[in-house]
Amino acid sequence: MTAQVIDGRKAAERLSHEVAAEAASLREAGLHVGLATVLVGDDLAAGVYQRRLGTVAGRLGVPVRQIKLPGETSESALMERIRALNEDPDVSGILLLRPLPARISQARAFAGLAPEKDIESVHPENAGLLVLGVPRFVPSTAASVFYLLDHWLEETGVDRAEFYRRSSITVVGRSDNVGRPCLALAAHRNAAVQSVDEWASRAGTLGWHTRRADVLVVAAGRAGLIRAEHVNDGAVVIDVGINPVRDESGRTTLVGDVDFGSVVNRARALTPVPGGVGPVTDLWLIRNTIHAARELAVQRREAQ
Ligand SMILES: NC(=O)C1=CN([C@@H]2O[C@H](COP(=O)(O)OP(=O)(O)OC[C@H]3O[C@@H](n4cnc5c(N)ncnc54)[C@H](OP(=O)(O)O)[C@@H]3O)[C@@H](O)[C@H]2O)C=CC1
Ligand SMILES: Nc1nc(=O)c2c([nH]1)NC[C@@H]1CN(c3ccc(C(=O)N[C@@H](CCC(=O)O)C(=O)O)cc3)C=[N+]21
Repeated sequence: MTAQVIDGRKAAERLSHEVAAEAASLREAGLHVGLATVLVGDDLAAGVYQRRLGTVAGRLGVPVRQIKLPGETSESALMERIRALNEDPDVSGILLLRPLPARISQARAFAGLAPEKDIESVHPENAGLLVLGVPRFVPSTAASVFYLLDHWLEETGVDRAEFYRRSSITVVGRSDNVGRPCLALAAHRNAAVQSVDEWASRAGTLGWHTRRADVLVVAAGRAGLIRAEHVNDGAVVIDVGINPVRDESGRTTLVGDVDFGSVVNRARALTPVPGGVGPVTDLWLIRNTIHAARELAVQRREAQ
């Protein structure tokens, strides 16, 4: 079997028309929409994402503030910046890029975000709402994974609700902003959900788990982790990983967590990197920023 390649750029193009229209209607209504991205240190993948968001937001006419703090920034200095953004009326969405330096508590930093501006739903209140099935914001990466899956099912003519109900979905990786939200969304679709982390790899049981999946979502941040031997015949494989690697000429390129060349001969459908989950993630984050602006305006009106 040669897998169908799920085209994230095409999906992003479709979504961008919707998001651009929403952004325009907000501007006409005179509402403040603005994105602030905060990067602490110099992680390569996070830097790529911060730059991309700048470009995508610019194209959609959404003002963006790209804040770069040195790796040695203290937790209290970061919290001070977050507080200022929480209060800034020109900022409707705040994205705190991961990874944060080990010295800084991610949990405390997330809890310091104003829930109304926490467009990735990492604040405990929003993370709780997500698990309960009533998200304030659907986190952009998980939203992108299921947007691509839902559309692929629709195009293929498969009944979505029934497909999910009888599917086993395995998510490799369970970080707060990627793996865990994917598990929550999979559970909302009534799938049988499995979560795998690095311990499974160490225990040698990774393949045992992943081969049971009808849908395999991979978000580990390990280039080439998943090969054909890890994949069930006819599974749908969604590759979230973004791994900068140097090629022979010394140039940095991005590869996923899935060994595309071997898995393409085993899966039924597969997302590439680049051009899969990434482009949709960008747009979804901007969309959440727009929705936040609308909600903030309602709150301001009610407070008057
Ligand atoms: N395409 C997109 O739109 C996006 C891509 N990304 C990319 O997705 C990847 C994951 O990001 P993120 O969740 O933030 O990363 P984290 O490093 O925060 O989490 C990685 C997770 O994967 C698990 N893991 C690591 N190695 C293995 C292994 N060998 N076998 C099984 N599980 C493993 C870890 O397990 P444990 O818990 O045991 O440590 C952890 O749960 C990165 O490459 C990132 O750049 C992120 C966001 C958006
Ligand atoms: N709080 C937080 N949320 C994140 O979502 C987050 C993060 N921190 N830290 C870093 C990682 C990495 N990440 C990327 C997402 C999309 C592309 C992307 O769009 N890539 C293009 C390729 C770009 C190119 O080729 O230049 C694609 O997949 O097609 C890249 C990187 C989000 N991350």
